[in-house]
Amino acid sequence: MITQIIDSLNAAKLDGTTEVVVAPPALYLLQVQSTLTPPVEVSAQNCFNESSGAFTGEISPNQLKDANVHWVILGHSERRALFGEADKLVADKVKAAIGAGLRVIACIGESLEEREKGVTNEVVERQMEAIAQAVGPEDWKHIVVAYEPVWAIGTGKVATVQQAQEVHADLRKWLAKRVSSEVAEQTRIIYGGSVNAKNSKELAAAEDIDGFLVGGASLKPEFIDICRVKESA
Ligand SMILES: O=C(CO)COP(=O)(O)O
Repeated sequence: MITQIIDSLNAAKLDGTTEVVVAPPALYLLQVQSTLTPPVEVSAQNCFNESSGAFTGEISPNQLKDANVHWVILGHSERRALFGEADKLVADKVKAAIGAGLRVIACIGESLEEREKGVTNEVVERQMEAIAQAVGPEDWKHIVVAYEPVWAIGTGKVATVQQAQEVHADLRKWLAKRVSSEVAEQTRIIYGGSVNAKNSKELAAAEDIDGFLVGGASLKPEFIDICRVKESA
């Protein structure tokens, strides 16, 4: 499976400006990443918030860096819901990862219950505020924000373009007010949750959607179309 993905990424001849971050199901990708053109950057799906110490079983951001991993996904809803990661812990992890020289995909998003209660913006702003308290304004250049409504992850139920664009626009406004207009303009805000080749075309056309965090569809040939969608948007 991984070999097929790598072959299709190579066959697609993505140009050097197209960034593809792959969260590997196996460390195998680490061994082959240098053979890809352009090189694919590998991302871990979690790390710890301390760089050293007795924390048996945890992976420090420095260990990821040593293993030639470039990115780390933090605050994924499964980490928050199943492993009890609170906003503060996620924010501390973001800080530690950046300190180790990693770039971070920071996930935020509301549950179905929260959306139905009409508190979506409140929830994502609270999650962002924790990160803003942990990092300095200059750190945001190492952060990509991934808006992932929990109800859309792996469910086949994608947010409408309007629902996603509304939250992305709110996040950009929030960044302008809380951090700076420069950070608001430069921070990439990507969408995740049941993205596929078809819906990615519509979502990519929205002003504030800068890319995607892809789960299920990244294991299918259509992943290449999603990688290229911004080129034609
Ligand atoms: O966040 C995601 C994977 O962890 C998104 O997954 P899906 O694209 O399968 O919904």
